[in-house]
Amino acid sequence: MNDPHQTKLTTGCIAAVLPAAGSGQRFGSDRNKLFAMLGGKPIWFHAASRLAARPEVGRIMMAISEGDEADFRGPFAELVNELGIELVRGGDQRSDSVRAGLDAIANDKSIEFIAIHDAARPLVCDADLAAVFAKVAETGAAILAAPVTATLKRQLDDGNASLTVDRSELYTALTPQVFRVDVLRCGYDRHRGRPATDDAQLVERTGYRVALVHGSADNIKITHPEDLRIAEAILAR
Ligand SMILES: Nc1ccn([C@@H]2O[C@H](COP(=O)(O)OP(=O)(O)OP(=O)(O)O)[C@@H](O)[C@H]2O)c(=O)n1
Ligand SMILES: C[C@](O)(CO)[C@H](O)COP(=O)(O)O
Repeated sequence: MNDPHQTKLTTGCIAAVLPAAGSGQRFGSDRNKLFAMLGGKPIWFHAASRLAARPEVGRIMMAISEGDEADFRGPFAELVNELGIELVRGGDQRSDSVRAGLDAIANDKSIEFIAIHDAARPLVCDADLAAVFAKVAETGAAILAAPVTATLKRQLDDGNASLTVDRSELYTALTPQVFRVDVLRCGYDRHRGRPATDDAQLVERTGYRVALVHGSADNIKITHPEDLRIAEAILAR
């Protein structure tokens, strides 16, 4: 059961955790895709600066890999400091990276909520941040999600047959995914390494209800090289 009472969001009550410790294999670059430039700034900087602009966000933790530490503490140090980003060591799985951010705020009583946002999603808009923050204050768990627009097929008989799937209740999960600290912690305490592709799944497994907030489909994740060209076009619009 979810907590029915509404919490008022105070200035600085949200810690943003940005997982940035991935390998970017699908992007195919020889270094972390998050260092690729978009509108003259690295991808990760766009993602972090959009969260930093919200008054509810009091701390920003970015989980980075050991191999990228020299870049974040060297050439990018000025940008990291400009946003007051705290760097933590990420892990092999995305969930390990998020957990590192969660552990870093463990003793901070001023933080009531955690907003997890892929450093690879540079285009989240302020209206969507406001909407998902307002919802989590009501429910304790809320994520941005975009309605599926494609016609979906389920493959049967090794592709020799198929069925159309009703898309009317289907959404693509986006980030930020925002949770009351105790709600997310419970999800992570029960995680025990079972595969999960987002944080909401860990919370769903505890029985807590995760609300979906309609977000803009422009909030793409830079996954493949062509995504960067699409992001450039969206940014220029
Ligand atoms: N062990 C990991 C894996 C991913 N991430 C981060 O989680 C976000 C979403 O991950 P995604 O981009 O899908 O993963 P990558 O590992 O970067 O890419 P790929 O799966 O193509 O290797 C990214 O900001 C990525 O840096 C992370 O912090 N730690
Ligand atoms: C967390 C996420 O961004 C939600 O859409 C996504 O699941 C991350 O990685 P994926 O490997 O592209 O699913």
